[in-house]
Amino acid sequence: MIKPLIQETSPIIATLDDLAKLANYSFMDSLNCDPDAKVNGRDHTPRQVFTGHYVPVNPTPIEDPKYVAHSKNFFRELGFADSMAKSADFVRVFSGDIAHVPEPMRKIGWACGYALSIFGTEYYQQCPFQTGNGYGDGRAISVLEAVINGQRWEMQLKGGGRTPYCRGADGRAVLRSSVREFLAQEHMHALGVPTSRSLSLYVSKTEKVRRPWYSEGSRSQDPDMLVSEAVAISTRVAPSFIRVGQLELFGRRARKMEHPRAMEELEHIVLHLIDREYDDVIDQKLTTAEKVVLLAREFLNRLTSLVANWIRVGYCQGNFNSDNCAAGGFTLDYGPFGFCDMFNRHYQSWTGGGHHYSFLNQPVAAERNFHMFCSALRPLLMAHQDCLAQLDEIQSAFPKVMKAQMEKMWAAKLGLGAFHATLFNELITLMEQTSVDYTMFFRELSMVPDDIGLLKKSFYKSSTYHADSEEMDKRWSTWLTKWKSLTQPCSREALSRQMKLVNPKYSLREWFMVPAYQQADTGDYSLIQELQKVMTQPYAEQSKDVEEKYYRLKPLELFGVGGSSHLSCSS
Ligand SMILES: Nc1ncnc2c1ncn2[C@@H]1O[C@H](COP(=O)(O)OP(=O)(O)OP(=O)(O)O)[C@@H](O)[C@H]1O
Ligand SMILES: [Mg+2]
Repeated sequence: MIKPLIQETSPIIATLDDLAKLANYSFMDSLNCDPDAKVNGRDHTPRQVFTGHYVPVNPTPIEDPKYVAHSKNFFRELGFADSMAKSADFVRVFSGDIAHVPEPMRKIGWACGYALSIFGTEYYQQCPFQTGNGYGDGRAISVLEAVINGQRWEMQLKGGGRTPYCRGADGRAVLRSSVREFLAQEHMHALGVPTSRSLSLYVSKTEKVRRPWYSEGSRSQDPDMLVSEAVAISTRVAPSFIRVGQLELFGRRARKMEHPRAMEELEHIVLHLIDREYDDVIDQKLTTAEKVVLLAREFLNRLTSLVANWIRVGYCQGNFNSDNCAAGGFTLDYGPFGFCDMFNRHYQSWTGGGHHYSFLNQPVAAERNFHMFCSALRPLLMAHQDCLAQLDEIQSAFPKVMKAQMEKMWAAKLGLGAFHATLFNELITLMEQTSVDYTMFFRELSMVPDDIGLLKKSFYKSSTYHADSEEMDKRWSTWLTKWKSLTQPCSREALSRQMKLVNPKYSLREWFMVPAYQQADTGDYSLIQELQKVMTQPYAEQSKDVEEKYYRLKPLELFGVGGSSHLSCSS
C-alpha cells in the first residue's frame, strides 16, 4: 500500500515560496545523471540515452495557461491553501515554466528512461533506435521533490513538452485526456485503491495540437477524424514514479553487460526504490541481496492486492504494460482505462488493449509484469544462490497469492465470511447472461434485498434474458436465497453497512466524463467540479439529485459509441 496519508492539517503552505522551502531533490542527488545530457536542460529532440537514471530536462510551458482544477482534498492533506492553485507563480510552475522558481527549488526538471514489456515479452520496436535507449518519459517531466510533514512527494508534469524520449511526438497532453486522468486519480484514491494523486490542471488558452478522434456519434472502432484540441498540463504526485519497466531497463543492461556501470546502476535504482516506497518494511541494515528478496515479496503482496482492488471497483487499466506498472504497487497512467458499466469478463475500453488486458484477465497481466520485475532483479543475486532460490519461490507463488487475494475480495463484495466457488460461478454466469451493471448490481445486493426486485434495477436485460425472463428471474431468486443462507451471521443492517464499504455507489463511467471535458473545452468547468465532488465520495449515498444523475444504467444508445464506450487514443 501507499504509505498512509498524513493527518489533515490547517494550511501552512500558502505560497510558492513556502513550498520551495520544502524542496529536497533526492532523485537527482542520489542517482546518476545521463553524462550526455545538455546542461541547459534544452534536451527536446529524440536521442539515445545510454546510461544514467535520469536526464535533466526543462518542461516547455504551455502558452497562456488558465486554471481548470485542483484537488481540494489533496491540497488539504498536504496543508496547501486553496488560493495557491490560482496564484500567478504556482500557475506558472505547474503549467511548465520553472525558469523563475525561488530557491532552493531548481530551474531544471528530469525525465527517465524505461523499457517496455507487453504481457511479459520484451519489446524494442517502440524505440526509434530499436535498442531500447530512446524509450521513456516522452512527455512526463518531474519538477519538484518535497518533504511535506515527513512524507516525501515527487511532483510530475504530464504533457510538459518534449524530452529525449518523445520519439518524435509533441510532448503534449490534450485537455480531454488530462481531465480524465485528473478526475480518475482522485476517484481511485477515494475508492481506497492506491494511486498517484492529482494536484492541479491548467489548460492553454491558445495552444492546440491535433489528435485522431471520433466524430459525433461515431461507432467506428478507430477514430475517423483529426481534431484540434487545447493542450493542458496536469501535475500528478506520488512517492516515486519508478515503473517496473524502469527496473527492466537497468536489469536488461546489467544482464547484457551493456556498459561497465550497468550493474551498479541497477543496484542503485533498486535501493532507491526501496528507500522511496518500501523503507517502512525493509530494514536499511540488510544486505542488498536480502533487501531484494524482501522487495519482491512485498511487491507481490502490493501488486496482487492492487489488482484485486481494481476488480472490486470495476476498474480496467487497459494497457497494463510493464511501463504502466508502478514499482511502488499503485495505479499509474490513466490513459486507456475504463470503469466497467455492463459486466463482461472481457470488458476493455481501449481498442488497442485486446483480451490479454481485459477486466478479469488483469491478474494474469499482473503476473507477467511481476515476472519481468523479478527478472530485472535477478542479476543482483547472481552471487547469492540462496537468495536467488527465494526469489524463484516468490515468483512462482504469484498465482496462489493472487487467487487468495481475489477470493478474499469476492467474499467481501458478497458479504461472505469465505469465498464460495459454486455461488460465485453461478453469479458470474447469471450476470453475463442477464447483462447487469457491475457497480449497481453489487450496490443493490448490499441492500440485502428480500427478493430480486431491487437487483433488477441493475439489469440491462440482454436478449438471452428477454428470451425467457420468467426462467431467468427464477434462477436469480434461487441464487439470492442461496446467497442469503451463506452470508455472515449478523443483522441485515450490519451486513448491509459492511457491504456498502466495499461496493461503491458511484463510479467514474466514461460517459460521465465526456460532457465534462466537452464543456471544459468551452471554458465551463462546472461539470468537472461536480464530478470531483461526487466521485470523491463514492461510497456515500449522496443527495437524490446526485443519485438520479449518477446512479444510472448506461443509456443503451451510448453503447458502441466511440469516446463513450471505447477509445483508441489516450494522449
Ligand atoms: N504526445 C506525446 N509526446 C511524447 N511522448 C508521448 C506522447 N504520448 C505518449 N508518449 C509516450 O509514449 C509512451 C506510451 O504512452 P502511454 O500512453 O503509456 O503513456 P502516457 O499516457 O504518456 O504516460 P504515463 O505512463 O507517464 O502516464 C510513454 O512513454 C509516453 O511518454
Ligand atoms: Mg504510460
